[in-house]
Amino acid sequence: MLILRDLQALRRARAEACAGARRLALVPTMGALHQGHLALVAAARAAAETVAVSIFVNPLQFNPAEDLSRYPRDEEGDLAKLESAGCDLVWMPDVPTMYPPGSATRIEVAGPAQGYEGAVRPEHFRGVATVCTKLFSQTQADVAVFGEKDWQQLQVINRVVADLDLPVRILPHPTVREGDGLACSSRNQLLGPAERALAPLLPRTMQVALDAIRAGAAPAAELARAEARLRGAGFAPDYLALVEPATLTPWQGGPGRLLAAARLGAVRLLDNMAL
Ligand SMILES: Nc1ncnc2c1ncn2[C@@H]1O[C@H](COP(=O)(O)OP(=O)(O)OP(=O)(O)O)[C@@H](O)[C@H]1O
Ligand SMILES: CC(C)(CO)[C@@H](O)C(=O)[O-]
Ligand code: BAL
Repeated sequence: MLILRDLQALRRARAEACAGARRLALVPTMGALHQGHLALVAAARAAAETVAVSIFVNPLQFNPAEDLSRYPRDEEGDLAKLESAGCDLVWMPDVPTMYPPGSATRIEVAGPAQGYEGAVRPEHFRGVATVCTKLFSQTQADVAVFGEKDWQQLQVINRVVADLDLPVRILPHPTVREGDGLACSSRNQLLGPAERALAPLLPRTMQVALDAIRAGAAPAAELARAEARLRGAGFAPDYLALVEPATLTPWQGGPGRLLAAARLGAVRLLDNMAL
């Protein structure tokens, strides 16, 4: 497994690893890897001959007041996990390599970037879209694997790739969950024991709401009930919304996506499920 920190070395390694018609699948991450990330790596393995994983905690997608300094980091553990997962290339640029002095170009996305995470974290998707576009360009990835856990992010990336005619295929991967239903997330390790025990109430409550809506209950009333239940248990919900899966506009009937974000102590939990 090659560990690459500068762009020239990455370009050389990419050219060698992908000589002939060998394709490269990229898994973009911010590190602190867990089972969810490793499932994405396995999907990348199945999709292409060469697997690259990027680890970059992108300052551009954190707002000033956010948890950039608290973001979990575990370089040694990450590299060991990637080695056993059969990763070929690890791309780990530092901040000046990604954004050299004078860097002034940003990708601005409207449409699915508006509302929800885009409202709670202004500038977040500008940072995500900019870094992902750069990662696609740096690695010349043929395929890039993204988790459905960050549903809005996935729709934003689909939009960017379509709008900028980027030659990369986006491969979504279903959300990987702990045994008790909580979506795996790097931020889960910041939960205290009591919060960790409470956290699966979020997916359980979402499931109850979806079952009721499928059985004919009015979505607005069901979502209000779900939000009240979470609040009563100690969560501070940011939103609970039923939307069109690709555009994130209000649900019109047919396939939908239930999006949820709720704070539990100092941690924001994110989840979503298909209707
Ligand atoms: N439980 C999961 N199931 C499937 N994909 C996941 C899961 N958790 C993260 N991913 C995906 O892994 C990629 C990298 O995500 P990231 O490094 O931000 O991990 P994370 O655990 O989501 O971190 P955070 O706690 O910041 O949300 C993204 O495409 C994300 O959707
Ligand atoms: C896609 C990503 C790696 C871009 O920094 C990040 O938003 C993430 O980890 O989901
Ligand atoms: N998993 C999405 C990256 C972020 O929360 O900033």
